[in-house]
Amino acid sequence: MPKFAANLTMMFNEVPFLDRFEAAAKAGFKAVEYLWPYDYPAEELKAKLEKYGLKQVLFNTAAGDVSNGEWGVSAIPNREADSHRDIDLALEYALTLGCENVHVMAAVVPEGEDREVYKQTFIKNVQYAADKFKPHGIKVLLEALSPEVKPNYLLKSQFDTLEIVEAVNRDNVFVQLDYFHAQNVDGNLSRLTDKLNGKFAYIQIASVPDRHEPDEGEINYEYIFNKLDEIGYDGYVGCEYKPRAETILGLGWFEKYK
Ligand SMILES: O=C(O)[C@@H](O)C(=O)CO
Ligand SMILES: [Mg+2]
Repeated sequence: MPKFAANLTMMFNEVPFLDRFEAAAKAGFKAVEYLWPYDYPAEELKAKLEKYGLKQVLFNTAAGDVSNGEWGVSAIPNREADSHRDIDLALEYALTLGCENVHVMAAVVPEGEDREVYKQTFIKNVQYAADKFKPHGIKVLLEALSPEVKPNYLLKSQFDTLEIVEAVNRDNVFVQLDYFHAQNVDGNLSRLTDKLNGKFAYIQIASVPDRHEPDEGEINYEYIFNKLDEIGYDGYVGCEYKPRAETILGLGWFEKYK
């Protein structure tokens, strides 16, 4: 049976961020993920995890200057110092929070820029992250984002991500397989799961097309969860979806997995 993590960036938005830990635990979750921890001292977040018996299983490196179109800086040429600073800060948080997975964000590639230069920059910065995280048993995750959500992001298809994972050539770097983006771009999810088996170490879910609870839309998640059991996937499944209404009202699908 998959191990689920509540995504506290998208779920339980009825309450302020710091109250979402309690809400997730009360709803039956044992693990949480969210995009970024950096607005809060790591110790404060750790106290929340401990108080509610939760495990932190994923967060991202910083997004950069979002108001100016950035979405990660680790693939931007000549921004290595910023990338390394973000990776070092992520490591500090991961160690305090006991988090074994960090998503190193790539970057948006502005129109007219050379994607190949971005790719090579990203490979080097991911190697830096992998080597820093390795002694602590922390994995680096790389995620493809569909153009509907993040136009011109460096990684679009799951195979773009796989290409970088292989080029980086470190044993603690994996694909973060978000089935919402994968269905939008690659489709054929069963075969995709087989092809990527062993290369992904984290999964995220949401319905397609509306990114809601995994009980509607064009993906049959019950089938996918069985498939993940069949192939022996033992990582986490992050519930990165926008609830249709109040979060708790949409958790019927989760009852049998608690
Ligand atoms: O799917 C997503 O959007 C996220 O998992 C993320 O990390 C940043 O875009
Ligand atoms: Mg995702």
